[in-house]
Amino acid sequence: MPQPVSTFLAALALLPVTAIFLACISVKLWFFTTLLIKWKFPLTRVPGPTFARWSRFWLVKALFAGRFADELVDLHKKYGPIVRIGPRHVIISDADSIRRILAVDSSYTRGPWFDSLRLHMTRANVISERDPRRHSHMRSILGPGLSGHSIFDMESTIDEHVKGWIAMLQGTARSGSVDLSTSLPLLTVDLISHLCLGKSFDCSKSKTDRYGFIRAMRSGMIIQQYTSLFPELQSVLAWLGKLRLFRPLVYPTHKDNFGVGPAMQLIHGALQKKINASHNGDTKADMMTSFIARGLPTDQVESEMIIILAGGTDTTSTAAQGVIFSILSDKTIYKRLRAEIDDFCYINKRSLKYPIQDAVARKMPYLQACIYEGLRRYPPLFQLRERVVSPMGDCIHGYEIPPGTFVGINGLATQLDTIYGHDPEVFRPERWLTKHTAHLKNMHRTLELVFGYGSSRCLGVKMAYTELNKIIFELFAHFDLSFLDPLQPWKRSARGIFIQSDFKVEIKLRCRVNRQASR
Ligand code: HEM
Repeated sequence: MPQPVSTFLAALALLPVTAIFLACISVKLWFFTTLLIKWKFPLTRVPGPTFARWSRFWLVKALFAGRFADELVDLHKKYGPIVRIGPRHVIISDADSIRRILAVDSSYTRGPWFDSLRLHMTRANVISERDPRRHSHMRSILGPGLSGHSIFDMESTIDEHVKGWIAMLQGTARSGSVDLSTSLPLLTVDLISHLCLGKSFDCSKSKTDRYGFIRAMRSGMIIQQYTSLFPELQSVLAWLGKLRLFRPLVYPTHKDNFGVGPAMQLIHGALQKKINASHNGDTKADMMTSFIARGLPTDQVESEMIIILAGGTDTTSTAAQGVIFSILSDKTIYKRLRAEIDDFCYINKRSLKYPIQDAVARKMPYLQACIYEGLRRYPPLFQLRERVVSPMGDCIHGYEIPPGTFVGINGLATQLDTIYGHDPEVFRPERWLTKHTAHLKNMHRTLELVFGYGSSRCLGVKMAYTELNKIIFELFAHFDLSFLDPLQPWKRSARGIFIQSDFKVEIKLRCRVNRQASR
């Protein structure tokens, strides 16, 4: 049987040739398919975790573990300034691209991410409005009130509450310690409610979250984090909201006795009074009055007020805690700030008002440096705030970004950029004392992104800085402070906004500088 043997041997000889032939075909196929995919789906070129090409579910794990913010920062360390985080989603961290995307004349618009901040079935509020024209109109209604231009003296209202807070701490100082993670949010909610409604929630006096507002907002933020990632969930919620049974859970109203309902009842009551008072010619201008006078429909007042109360409470108290925590962590910084405050009090003892005035505090270089650095190291917000690429498409860092892509903003990673120097992870207020004007300007331009930019820049920036100046100055002028537990000074959880807990400090009244004597 010589024939089959020779055929077998011939086939054997051909095997390597066939293998080489098949390998060449596979390589070509792979090459052209990859090219085709990259041409047809340009986002595949953007670096990022493999799972991100197919779904965003991999992010749920990080959300669940409370590691979402850290995960986003790590992604940029690993992949660079632009990272693919979902089938149609990228995230960016560099200041120039963020400014371009958020600019007033940008072609980008707000994406479905913002629907997760809706509080009403049919109407959006200033933070959730996606239509650029309507959003800009809302800003023109709210802006003058929030910046303090069209209301009664914003600063004296803030003063009243800071004084009350310091007096409360003076009482506490005798017993030795205070939990700033509970005391500061009560101060900021009192303050913002007073400015909004003309009457404070008075939580500081009772030392409790009287209307459950802070608790309700924080629980809401947990849900909002998930719904913002998955617009499909928002559609389910919107559908549930149409059913009578579930409506109160999805879209709160003043008729509810849970969640933000009790706070909405106060707002509703204040609104009714305002409507009657305006008939009587009483035009005392708190924010609500200012908004109504500028054309805010009365049926929209409640949800707008809740958004502003939420926007002005945990953001500022978290920022203040970040600054205080950082100062207490470094004895040299603590002493330097204290020395500046003491010298300032001594030199200006005749003219200094109590509490310190915002414009005066802004003249203290080291105090300002500590506040800037605290905001930079601990930006309160880390939400994605995704914008949508216009039908023209875009190019970011050399990558083609097709129309309809969702571009998220990584505000945390931006503040860890090396434009701040070789040590961006370190809290070092001295970096803000540089004489290098161009460098300083660049740092300030990057820091301001903590408050957003352009068409949606935070409307409460002035208020936030005024509060921070007074809180930090007066706290360190009045008291000696140290961590109660230096091994675990605080706990932080990430819920869209960072929330601290168990931030207990030892507090002692100072005898050398008596601030109230210099009133
Ligand atoms: C340190 C404190 C604060 C920080 C870090 C902060 C941060 C931000 C950021 C990043 C945005 C932009 C959101 C976006 O991209 O769409 C924003 C918007 C806003 N903030 Fe603040 N905020 C602070 C304090 C306040 C305060 C005290 C108020 C008012 C009481 C306030 C009211 C608002 C409002 C109304 C908007 C919406 C602006 C718009 O959509 O056009 N914020 N804030």
